Amino acid sequence: MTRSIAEIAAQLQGYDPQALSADGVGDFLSRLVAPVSETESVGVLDALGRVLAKDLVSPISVPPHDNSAMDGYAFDGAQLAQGALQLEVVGTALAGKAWQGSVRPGQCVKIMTGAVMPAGLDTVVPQEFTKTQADGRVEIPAGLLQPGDNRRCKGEDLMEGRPALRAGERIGPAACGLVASLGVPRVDVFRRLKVAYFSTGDEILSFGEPPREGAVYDSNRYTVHGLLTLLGCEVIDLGVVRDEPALLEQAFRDAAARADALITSGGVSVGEADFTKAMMKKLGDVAFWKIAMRPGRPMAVGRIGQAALFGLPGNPVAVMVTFLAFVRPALLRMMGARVTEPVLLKAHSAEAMRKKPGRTEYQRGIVMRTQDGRLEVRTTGNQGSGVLSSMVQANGLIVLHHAQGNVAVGDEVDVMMFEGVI
Ligand SMILES: Nc1nc2c(c(=O)[nH]1)N[C@H]1C(S)=C(S)[C@@H](COP(=O)(O)OP(=O)(O)OC[C@H]3O[C@@H](n4cnc5c(N)ncnc54)[C@H](O)[C@@H]3O)O[C@H]1N2
Ligand code: MOO
Repeated sequence: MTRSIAEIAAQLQGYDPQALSADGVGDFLSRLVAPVSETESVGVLDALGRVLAKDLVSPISVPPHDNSAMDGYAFDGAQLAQGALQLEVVGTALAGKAWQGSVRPGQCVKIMTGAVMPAGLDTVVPQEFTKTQADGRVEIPAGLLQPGDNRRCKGEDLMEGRPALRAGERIGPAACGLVASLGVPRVDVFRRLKVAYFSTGDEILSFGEPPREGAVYDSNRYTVHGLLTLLGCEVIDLGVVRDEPALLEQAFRDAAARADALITSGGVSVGEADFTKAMMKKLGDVAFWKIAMRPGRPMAVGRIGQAALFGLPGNPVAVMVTFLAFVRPALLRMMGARVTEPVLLKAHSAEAMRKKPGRTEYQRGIVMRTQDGRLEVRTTGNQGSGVLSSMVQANGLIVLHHAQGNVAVGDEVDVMMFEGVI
């Protein structure tokens, strides 16, 4: 179900597009966008980075039998109450070749890691804990083991008939292995999200155009392309669109027809020679926000046709920050993912930071471990919202929350690490 901007605004308490808190943006966007419904079946190798569309119910138990975790001797652990044991070896159990005979008290079976536990035996003594006597019997010292030690139980990883993975799981390498461990070659995932992007502005140069006064080369197209690619989206790259109504209209219509979401950069502030906002208003249902945050104050959000629209501010760092703070969680929701918010890490600030309560600030930071083992974060130079070099030096964004005030040296601050989100 799609809701209009007005309907969503009516659901939110204290919604003010001219002074929206960063938290309010998340609430708004979670109502604006919904998961795609179409799914497809893919092989396990192609499932990496995709989002599982249905619970995956385990067709088997893993491991399928009780088995040994060590190379050693399997025996009935009830005998440990007697103290040290001397056991006769009556056979060998190999991984893939079980021991079928019966074992009486006073006896044991030589067993290899992964071999099925012989019937009635529940404990394994690792080989290096034992001594072999002249008559071939194995001596197990007292006090080393508890009954059940070194046995892996049937189904301790996955139990037949239970969900092994839940719908909404973003499939990582461990989940790929887990699916394969069930003998399942294919899984149902949500289809890939199609996201269109274009840069706006007459001062934006593309490769091959000579530098000219007042003009800059397009960097946003490349940062957004990278962010979308790592998120697993299909990117529809519409390049740079000149600030002319006919060209903008064509680009917006083209993107809305082909994509689930459209991201633009530039033209959302109060600048004069700007048709971008006017075209968004004409073609879509769009809100223009001033967010209480830095960087990334102006932003346009809504829908053009069926496509979600994220009109990001033009400044290169503002683009990345608004993408990570708002667009990424919204796209993950559209992709069907259950977890959409990044985990924040706590680190001690190596420097004092001035911060006014009443807005959220994102500072580019580098987290390092000090010699005494603490995590420490310091800012990476010029924090201007057009300065990408300090973004490159950073390994995360320090998040100074809405209500937070000044930070003193040594205070703990939240950091959104790039590893895992970028
Ligand atoms: N009077 C006000 N002026 C501004 C406000 C405001 O609230 N009142 N907000 C400021 C903030 S914050 C930002 S951010 C910018 C956003 O403005 P726009 O979204 O309209 O962006 P532009 O003016 O088109 O560009 C801003 C800046 O970024 C450069 N840029 C744009 N696109 C690219 C690109 N693809 N690659 C590299 N660099 C790009 C552009 O050249 C400008 O320097 O408005 C402030 N002003
Ligand atoms: O969104 Mo702007 O980049 O904060 O300066």
